[in-house]
Amino acid sequence: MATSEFPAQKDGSKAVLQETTVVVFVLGGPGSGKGTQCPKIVEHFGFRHLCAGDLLQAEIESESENGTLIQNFKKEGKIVPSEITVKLLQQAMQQSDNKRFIVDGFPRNEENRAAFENIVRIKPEFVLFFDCPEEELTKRILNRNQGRVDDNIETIGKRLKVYFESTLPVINYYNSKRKVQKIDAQRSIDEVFEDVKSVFAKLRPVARLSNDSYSDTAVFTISLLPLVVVEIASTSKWLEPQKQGFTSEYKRGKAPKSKSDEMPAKPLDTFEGQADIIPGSMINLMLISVLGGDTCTSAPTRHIFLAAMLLFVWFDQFPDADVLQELFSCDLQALPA
Ligand SMILES: Nc1ncnc2c1ncn2[C@@H]1O[C@H](COP(=O)(O)OP(=O)(O)OP(=O)(O)O)[C@@H](O)[C@H]1O
Ligand SMILES: O=c1ccn([C@@H]2O[C@H](COP(=O)(O)O)[C@@H](O)[C@H]2O)c(=O)[nH]1
Repeated sequence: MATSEFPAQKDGSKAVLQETTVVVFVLGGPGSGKGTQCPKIVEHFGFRHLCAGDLLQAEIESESENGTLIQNFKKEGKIVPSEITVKLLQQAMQQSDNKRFIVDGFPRNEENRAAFENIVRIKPEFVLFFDCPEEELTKRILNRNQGRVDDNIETIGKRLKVYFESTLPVINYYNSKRKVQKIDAQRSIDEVFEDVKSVFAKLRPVARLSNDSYSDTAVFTISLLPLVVVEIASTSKWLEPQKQGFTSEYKRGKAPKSKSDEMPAKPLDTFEGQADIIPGSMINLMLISVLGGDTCTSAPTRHIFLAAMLLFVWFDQFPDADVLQELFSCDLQALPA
């Protein structure tokens, strides 16, 4: 999940990129395997792949106003001015339904990094770093054979220089923030992907699974609502029969002999809906417990969740499992009118 605020735009309109947008930067030298591994990440983890180099190449091919400038930077292995690249990335993110992105080959330098954080206002979840020795990079690029204007020995030298002088400091910056996941990229494609998989498998559940735009607080609150409903219902007269007929008897160690013996005289329609509400809330309680990590990803939400759970335990509002079983298996038709 994005770790920065999402202020309104200058024109007062709502920021398009949501708080739940997840960004992973994929970095490594030219030829380290970023473009090879990213489609696999998309396939396994459902991220949207944004390749900065491809977005720039599309600008060249569409003969946009920046096309020639970008082409010249690319031929020289130089880094295109940040506003151009960041704008392309931002547009692609805003146009995507998917809100989880792997951004491949960006940020290339400090200026790129600062521009992205200032304009898009998202900090990366982490940086996936493909670490590969220079000789292997050169060998791979020379064998790539995809007709790229920059895959020649002269430009490779320039790109590697730019990588070591400008991109490595960005990786080091994120490393100082403990955000770098380093992968040994010198091994086979499959071996590398095994490591990539274990990195993504460790992602916080919301970042791994969520594609929606709810904040975790909203998700948490919504999932808690049925609990609140049953809480109110259980303290109202409406559920009194159950409490007297089952819970209180069980808690005193006196299980009712039979349902019909113990159930107080109430018209059948009084009980309508109970069997829906209680199991619903219990399932919800279980879901919240199991998926707590998914919904409560930020520290405050997790604390509220734990506090709520403690309160429920403290007040012992929920009947025991065997009481519930008894309750739900009761034959409503058999109840006295
Ligand atoms: N683990 C690997 N072992 C051997 N060859 C690989 C491996 N990963 C990728 N390659 C090959 O190396 C070449 C470069 O890989 P790729 O295009 O994925 O690198 P990249 O990091 O995206 O490069 P660039 O930054 O220049 O776009 C490709 O021909 C690819 O098939
Ligand atoms: O963020 C970026 C990404 C790329 N460039 C330019 O494009 C070429 C090729 O990039 P690849 O990622 O290797 O496909 C790169 O050498 C730069 O000239 C860029 O400026 N900024």
